[in-house]
Amino acid sequence: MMNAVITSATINCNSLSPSWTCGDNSPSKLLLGEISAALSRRRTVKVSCGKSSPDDYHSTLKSLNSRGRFPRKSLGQHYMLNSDINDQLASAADVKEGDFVLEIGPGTGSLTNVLINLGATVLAIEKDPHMVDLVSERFAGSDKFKVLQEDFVKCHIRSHMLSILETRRLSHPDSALAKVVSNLPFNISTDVVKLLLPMGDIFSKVVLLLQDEAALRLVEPALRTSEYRPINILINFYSGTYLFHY
Ligand SMILES: C[S@@+](CC[C@H](N)C(=O)[O-])C[C@H]1O[C@@H](n2cnc3c(N)ncnc32)[C@H](O)[C@@H]1O
Repeated sequence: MMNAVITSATINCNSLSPSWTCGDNSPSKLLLGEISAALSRRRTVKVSCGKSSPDDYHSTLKSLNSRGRFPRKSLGQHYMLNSDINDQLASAADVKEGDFVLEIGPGTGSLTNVLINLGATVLAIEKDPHMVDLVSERFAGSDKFKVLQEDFVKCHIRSHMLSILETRRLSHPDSALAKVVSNLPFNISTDVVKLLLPMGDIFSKVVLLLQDEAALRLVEPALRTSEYRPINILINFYSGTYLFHY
């Protein structure tokens, strides 16, 4: 069974433009609710969530401003400026040295940076060619990073991943399955979840940051209520799902 972690964010932002997601005003607590596959029992744990790291905040702003780039709503470009949240996403996926991680929508690479620093090799899929250039430059010196300019929903990720894992197995015979860690573009979040859920033969862990309402719609509805939709059946069937709510 795949281990899926769906994290949700209530965005509260003192931003440069309305479509920025930022960390400076982030809530001071992170609520973490574990929902078992059967959704039968819930455990709630509080984890403190510190202030954003100035380094990440400033490097993100600087790299975007230097190119005169403004976030595009149509591409769900809400950038994570709170590196503590990136750390929490990586930790939820237990990312460690030697892991192979797929990241959907690296943007400026703030989460990518955390993943690479933990020793993972990252394959990123980014639709916006400007962000592809930016993130390619940022990690030009790293042999642990590759970015493909593609629309994730259309890019045949199963065949990409199967050929990568096959090649990796030649050099790393004991290598485990891959993982997914992503701060998702919100407009494709349901499509991404549908695509990834049946890929338990490729991914051992999937950690996704979603909008609050989107995450709740995926994990909360009870059987035989009007909110219970086909996506909920898929989630219950395929995954042990954990909801982190902050
Ligand atoms: C929510 S932002 C996250 C950026 C970065 N990971 C972060 O945490 O700051 C989503 C990113 O996904 C990219 N994106 C949007 N639609 C996409 C798609 N269909 N396929 C791949 N990337 C996409 C956007 O250009 C943007 O860089």
